[in-house]
Amino acid sequence: MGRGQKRGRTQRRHFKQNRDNVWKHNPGKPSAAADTADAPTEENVKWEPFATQNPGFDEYYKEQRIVREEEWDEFIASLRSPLPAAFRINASGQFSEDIQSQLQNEFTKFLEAEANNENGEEAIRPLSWYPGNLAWQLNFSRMQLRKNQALEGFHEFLKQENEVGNITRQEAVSMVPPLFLNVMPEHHILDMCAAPGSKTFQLLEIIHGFTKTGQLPKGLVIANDVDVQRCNLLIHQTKRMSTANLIVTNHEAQHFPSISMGKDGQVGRSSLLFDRVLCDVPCSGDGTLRKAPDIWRKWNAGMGNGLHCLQVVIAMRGLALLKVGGRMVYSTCSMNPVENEAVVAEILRRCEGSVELLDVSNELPGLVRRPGLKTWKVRDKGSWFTTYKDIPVHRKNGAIVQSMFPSGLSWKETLNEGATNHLTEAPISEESKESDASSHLSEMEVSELPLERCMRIVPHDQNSGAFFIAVFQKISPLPANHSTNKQTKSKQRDKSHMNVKVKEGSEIQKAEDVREISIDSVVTEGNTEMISENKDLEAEPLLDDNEQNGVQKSKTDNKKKKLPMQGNWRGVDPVVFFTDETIINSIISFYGVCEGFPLAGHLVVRNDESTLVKRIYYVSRSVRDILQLNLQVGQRLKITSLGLKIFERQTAKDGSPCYYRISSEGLQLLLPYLTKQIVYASFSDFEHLLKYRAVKFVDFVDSTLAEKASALLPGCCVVVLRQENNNADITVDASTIAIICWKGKSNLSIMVSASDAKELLERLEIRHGKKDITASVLEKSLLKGDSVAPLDDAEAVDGTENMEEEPAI
Ligand SMILES: C[S@@+](CC[C@H](N)C(=O)[O-])C[C@H]1O[C@@H](n2cnc3c(N)ncnc32)[C@H](O)[C@@H]1O
Repeated sequence: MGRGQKRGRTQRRHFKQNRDNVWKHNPGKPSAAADTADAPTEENVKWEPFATQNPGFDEYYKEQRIVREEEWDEFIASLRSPLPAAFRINASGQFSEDIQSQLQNEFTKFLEAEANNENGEEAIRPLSWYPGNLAWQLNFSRMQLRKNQALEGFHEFLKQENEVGNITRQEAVSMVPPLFLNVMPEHHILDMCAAPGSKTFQLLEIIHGFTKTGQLPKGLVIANDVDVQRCNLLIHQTKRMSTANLIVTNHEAQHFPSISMGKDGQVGRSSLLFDRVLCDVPCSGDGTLRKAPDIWRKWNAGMGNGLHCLQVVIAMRGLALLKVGGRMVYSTCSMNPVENEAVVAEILRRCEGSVELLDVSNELPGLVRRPGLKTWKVRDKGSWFTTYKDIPVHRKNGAIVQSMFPSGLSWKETLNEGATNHLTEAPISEESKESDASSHLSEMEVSELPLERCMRIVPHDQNSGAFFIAVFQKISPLPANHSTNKQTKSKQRDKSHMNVKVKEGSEIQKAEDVREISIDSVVTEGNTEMISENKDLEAEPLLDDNEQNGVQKSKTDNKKKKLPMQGNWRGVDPVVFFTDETIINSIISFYGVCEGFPLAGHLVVRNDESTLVKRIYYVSRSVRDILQLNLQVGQRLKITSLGLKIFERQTAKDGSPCYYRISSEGLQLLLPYLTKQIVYASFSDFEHLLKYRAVKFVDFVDSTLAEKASALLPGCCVVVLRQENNNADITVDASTIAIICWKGKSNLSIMVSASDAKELLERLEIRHGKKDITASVLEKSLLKGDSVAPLDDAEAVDGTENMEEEPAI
């Protein structure tokens, strides 16, 4: 077994693959020395950047008329240029205003000066369409940030702030889908394909953004992903948010279970439905070419075809789980109409008027987007098809399906149903007609559905990546047979209509019929076979661990490899409520937790044997209700993680009457309700604690602090920073700064990680005018470290070596 293979093997794989994004191995012409070598050596291996071109790609998108002919050069040039880096400030973070003002004032000047942009382009600017100036885009790529010495300090700043959760590094267009959900703090949100979690984090920011410290939003996010390892990545990333309102689950989204939820713990009255669903499906990912140039090499038209059916069934499941009146956003980072408009059209057909494709052209006015296409073609095995009837019989075995075409109907059905107007001449521009004189223009199908309401973001409109977004509103319950469209009826003669086989009586077909499926209809692991029966894909979809195209299955690995959840689920301890009254009461009495903060019923653990409990997690009321229900129905939800770590077992030789210390993540929530084991420090004493990590009582500048600290019970305590000129104890609010410490015999020592202490110290010094922000950035250049986990996509892997500090609950 290789070095360190046990731990973090996946993370390393992610890491490696993402480095592969930029450089490819090219053995090139072997040198004379290499001729004799058995294996490649450093000397005979050549590394060169990926070629950013692919004739198949050009042909495909020219034919699909993804942009006007005269725009093509600009479009393709933009796709070949590196993607500008972007990030978002976490509005619910304690230092969001400080960061905002630093960006607007000092950083902008610093970057302009350092970057010395000759074209007069801004070095950094807020994204005009993102509310509250929270999202920023740089005029540098991630690579430039890494390589350019002048920018190194700023890069370190970004990494550090990302690590502590003050900002999130995320591609600009990837921030768009959650915004169209119109999230409110009381919403129950399902993020169906959530890993690595950049959008989950954004959703949490939004629901927390409305609430004060010490209070929790009424809503929650359930973040689901089929891949266990990617779930772990998500858990690690969302830990930065310190939230009690998140549940991470591990299901195939298309089989996400239905469970019944009644009032007062009664099971069976109504189903667990969501106010908002984010359906950011696995896709071919060609919208991420600017940051993942290896896709140029891998791309082919079969990738989109191979994903279409999975995308449809995931989206249909999302709509089944959506409340009437609720919104669902369907999104991909692909430009391909087969993965986008064709999926949206099929959803509308199956829903038979029970969902509406919303016109959101008035929302986010600053965002440049293009209407969805009404007509497109399908490419299979090197040929173009404008209609399903032309598909060779042997390709109708599930590889190519009717719903990939604009009409969604076979030629025969179209004629039978008199829907001849689906097969009209496409109302496309004159120049397009000219350029396509040779194709089957008379047979171009044009969708009659309002697909222009979809949005396609293309790279050259606002110097971004590409994305596709469609917003649905559910108007009424889905039809009983919603998972099977008209085509399916004819599937008796054409059995392999879909590459996702839907079993008779399966949840997909009856997802909304809660009475029928309720608790008994368990999604068995055996159902996982349903994913793909695609017998003969032109090419495999990308099995890429990049954020944007986490495709789970291909025809080959479907057969050979078990799904991650199948292999790993069985050994995981269930999440259970922590009910040991002796321990709970000892915590309440040691810290003087007020009644206003209910502990009982909100504490959960992975293992209910009290003596072994190392970590205790806090869950919001909304999460508690779902957990209760899940336990009642036999744990149908496979919960990978939930809640906020609030207490950790800590024993010390000095001895403490309480075996549990408060964890840093839980402090902010608990702080307003603590009446004991809490002291207040002046800035200088607080600064000393952060700097030296342990300070003797006699060395505190403030004698009152020395006195009060020595009077604390041994063990965990909280030190709150008192504001300048305020000698009285303060009322705790959102701006309160506090740290966890340990009261020993003669000193206080901090229980804060070195990086958090450094970050906090620096923030406070800047706030108190003891440090200049530019100096701090320059200093970072000199002290360059590499410990940070950026959240988005490829970069999300950088920090994962740190992630196994502790298992997820
Ligand atoms: C485009 S990525 C999601 C990116 C994520 N929404 C974000 O913003 O960070 C697609 C994800 O879908 C997951 N996935 C693939 N097939 C799935 C399935 N059948 N059910 C649930 N998740 C799936 C992949 O593991 C991958 O993490």
